[in-house]
Amino acid sequence: MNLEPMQKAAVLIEALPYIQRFNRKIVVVKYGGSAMVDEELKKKVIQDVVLLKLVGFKPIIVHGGGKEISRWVGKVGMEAQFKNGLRVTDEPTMEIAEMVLNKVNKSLVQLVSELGINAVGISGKDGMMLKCRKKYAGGEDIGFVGDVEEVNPKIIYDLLEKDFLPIICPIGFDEDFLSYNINADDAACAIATAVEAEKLAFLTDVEGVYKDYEDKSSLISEMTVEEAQNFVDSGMLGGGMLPKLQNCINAIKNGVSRVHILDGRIPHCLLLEIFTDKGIGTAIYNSEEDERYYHG
Ligand SMILES: NC(=[NH2+])NCCC[C@H](N)C(=O)O
Repeated sequence: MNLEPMQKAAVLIEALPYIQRFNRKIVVVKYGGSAMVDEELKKKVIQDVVLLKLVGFKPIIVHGGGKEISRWVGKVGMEAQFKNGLRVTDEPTMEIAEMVLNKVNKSLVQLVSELGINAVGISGKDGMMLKCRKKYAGGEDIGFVGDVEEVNPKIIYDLLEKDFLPIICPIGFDEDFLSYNINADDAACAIATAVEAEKLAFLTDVEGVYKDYEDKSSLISEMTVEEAQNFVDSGMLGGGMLPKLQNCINAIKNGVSRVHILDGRIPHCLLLEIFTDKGIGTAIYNSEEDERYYHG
């Protein structure tokens, strides 16, 4: 870093109000995409989360593992199948998904532990956290894919209270205690809502939300939840962003103060978003809450 000493001090001072404001607050980080595949990026994400913890936030990681699941499905000679963008999860696929997600989960626990922080890796079956019901894709049965029906946040609160960093993989259970694979974005939103998180940050493979999907210079830095809803309703939003943005809106309507859509391919995107005034991705916020927090 070729900064002058005063510039280095300025960077830290810019972070000060955020460190103050988010002290003891819960920040849910949805970790997925490229940032999970690239080992260097992975280390940086973990460093960021550990830093958040050490300055007094209460971070929670919710992670996916779609690419790893597909890889292992291939390894055992099965073929990954998708319907309407959702993985068809028959019994053997679910068995692999559960093994792989738990493996990914423990590898993240290890990385956090290596930085001296006590992490505990759990799935939504632990502490009966994520109760779900079967999801149908356009009326079609796609197997053991679930929608979150209810979150029991007790185990998360217990871990946070004992100063552990919870790392959660999105597997839930139904009324017969069968395992279900849950979309990690959905799980992160449901969890953030249940624990009344201050922030929910999504690490994605795009810079954020673009005004014009085709124009990469039209990144929207900030928008209110009302603006975001209008944007969704306008039908102008490009492909994969639609469910994500709707998820963000729901999280805010249900009490999360700010949701951040970040480019996980940018090293240290979490720090750059949370500890600077301008951030680097798209921040969506509840205007009333923001008045109180940021300008109050
Ligand atoms: N994309 C943006 N405009 N981000 C602004 C971030 C502001 C502040 N650091 C926060 O975490 O809330």
